[in-house]
Amino acid sequence: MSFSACGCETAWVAPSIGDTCSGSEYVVFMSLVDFVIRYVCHIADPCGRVVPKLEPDTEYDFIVIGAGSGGSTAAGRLAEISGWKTLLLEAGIDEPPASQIPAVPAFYNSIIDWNYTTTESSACLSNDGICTWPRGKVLGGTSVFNGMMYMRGTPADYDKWVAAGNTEWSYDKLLPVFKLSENNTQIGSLVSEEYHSTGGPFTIQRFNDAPELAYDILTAANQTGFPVTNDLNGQDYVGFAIAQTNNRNGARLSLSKAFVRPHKNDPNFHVMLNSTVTKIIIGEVNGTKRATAVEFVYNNHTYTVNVSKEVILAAGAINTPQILLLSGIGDKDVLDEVGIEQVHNLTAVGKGIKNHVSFSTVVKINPINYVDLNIDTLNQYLQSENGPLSSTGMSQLTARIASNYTTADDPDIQLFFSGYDNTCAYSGEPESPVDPTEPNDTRSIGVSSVNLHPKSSGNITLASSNPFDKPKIVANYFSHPDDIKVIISGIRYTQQLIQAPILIEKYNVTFQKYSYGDCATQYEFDTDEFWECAIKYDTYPENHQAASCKIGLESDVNSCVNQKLQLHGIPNIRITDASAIVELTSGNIQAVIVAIAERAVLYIKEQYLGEEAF
Ligand SMILES: Cc1cc2nc3c(=O)[nH]c(=O)nc-3n(C[C@H](O)[C@H](O)[C@H](O)COP(=O)(O)OP(=O)(O)OC[C@H]3O[C@@H](n4cnc5c(N)ncnc54)[C@H](O)[C@@H]3O)c2cc1C
Repeated sequence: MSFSACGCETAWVAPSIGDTCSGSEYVVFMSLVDFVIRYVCHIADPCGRVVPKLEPDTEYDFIVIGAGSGGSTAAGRLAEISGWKTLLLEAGIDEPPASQIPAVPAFYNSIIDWNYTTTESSACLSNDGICTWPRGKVLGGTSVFNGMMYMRGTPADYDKWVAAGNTEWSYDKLLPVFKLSENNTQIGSLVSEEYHSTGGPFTIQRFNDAPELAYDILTAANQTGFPVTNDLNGQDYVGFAIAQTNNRNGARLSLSKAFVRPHKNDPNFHVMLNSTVTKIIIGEVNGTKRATAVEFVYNNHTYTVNVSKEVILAAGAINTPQILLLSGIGDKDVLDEVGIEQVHNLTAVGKGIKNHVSFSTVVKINPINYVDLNIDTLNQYLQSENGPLSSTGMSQLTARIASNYTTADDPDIQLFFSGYDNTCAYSGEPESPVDPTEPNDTRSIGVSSVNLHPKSSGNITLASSNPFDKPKIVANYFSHPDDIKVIISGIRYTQQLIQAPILIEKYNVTFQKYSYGDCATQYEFDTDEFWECAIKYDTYPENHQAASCKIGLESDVNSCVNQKLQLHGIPNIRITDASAIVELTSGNIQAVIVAIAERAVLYIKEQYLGEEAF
């Protein structure tokens, strides 16, 4: 079969869903899903994809390291200036076609995941203290398998950034930057133009489908005294909501699809895949340190490519500090431990990394637990971009609320829901139970309580000087005692929510009791002590790792980059990923990363073209 119906003849190399659904499940039905979706032009987009270069040129104006959420955004914006020659380097391969279907099981633990884990800790005890941190190793980065929820944070979040000295990063100054990327299709119906805009590359809207239960939980929230809102990024940013997400034509809209693919034919924009950056080379020009070249490995060959203007470092909150340390930029003690000579002293590199952490309680509801991915829903999706495959099920529902430990305008809890999301289907038959050995099992819905403002922080260092060794990740979860209290408040809110008449009468909802290792033998069920034990046992790290090389004043030893995102002391390296986040915002963070990358390129245009950055 060729792709001529889509307007091109060439296919591309991208992993199949066999990398995530293994064994008999893949062979029987999921292979059909994977095969079919490869030839659906507007979903798999075979002809719109970039054709990677196989050999770099000797010099570029800009080299962007990492094609994830932040890197793709920055690279796409730089490519808009046709006089600039830009190289985008990505360690992974192209996006799998099947990951375009919002409901398809994520590609964690596959060849497009860096598969990071933390060092042993006093959290994640059900897994011997080791927490799992999935990170995308693919064109599009983590945006290729994330939940797509579009959340910007609250004004109070950015007040904290300003309080740390970053006066350019107030909510008011960021709002136009958020709007710059956006193409919101629901202005006037669900959201207002005061907060949203059209015309940007990043399509934001609700999914085409949501389970009835999601709407019933909004009613339940109302019945139990919680606010409900249409727009968590608008005036009423506290409450329960069906979130807007980055999706287009019923398919995932990764950041590479949004920002990089439109430039696939630009002669001055080069993309190289399977290209792992090992080092940034630093020189000195007129007494100022400068990045002069980038070293990377492609196809077992080491390339050193010169850069005349800037290196944009966007390898994510873990790999960005890793690359800086490999380049000799960091704390001398940290570098000495692995025998790397210090080139530039910047003690904050890798220090202070934060992540949202949650704990999931489970409720049972009465409908049977069928696999939603089947031949009927596949047909529905292919014909109308609708139905259960066009969304993430209950995961598109969320709540942002305040515990008693904060003020009403600075909410510190997010609730996430799971259920009606898809597992790998073993047969494709409609009404196949998820577990064939338990055909009458009913549905479980997870409700995760997230502490949005963790006080604990960890660090990233090197395990060795070998760039292909995984960095050492210390998460330090719950090292501050306040962090668990907020999660327990979220559990109490969940218990309040499920008292709603609609959930009892329509779904016969019941709260599930588990023992969580030996917590049930040590503590009385449902006491705060019990939950503290359970949270440490079944810790769920969210995937919002950030602040490992953050924005701050040059005088702030805990910061790496200035307000224009330039590395302290080496201004032609800018960071445009989650590392630069000053303090975790209240919600998922991808929208914030996109705004950081947009902002970096505005500053670049200001510096080199004299355009005013707003
Ligand atoms: C399961 C999951 C669900 C999530 N859900 C949501 C959600 O619903 N909403 C939301 O807002 N956020 C969500 N997130 C978080 C969000 O996806 C991430 O915060 C965001 O994508 C990180 O962007 P980044 O640019 O910092 O890094 P990444 O997107 O991870 O990009 C880094 C890129 O750099 C590349 N790279 C790394 N090292 C090198 C090297 N040495 N050489 C070359 N390339 C390299 C990587 O391969 C990767 O492509 C989720 C994350 C996960 C894992």
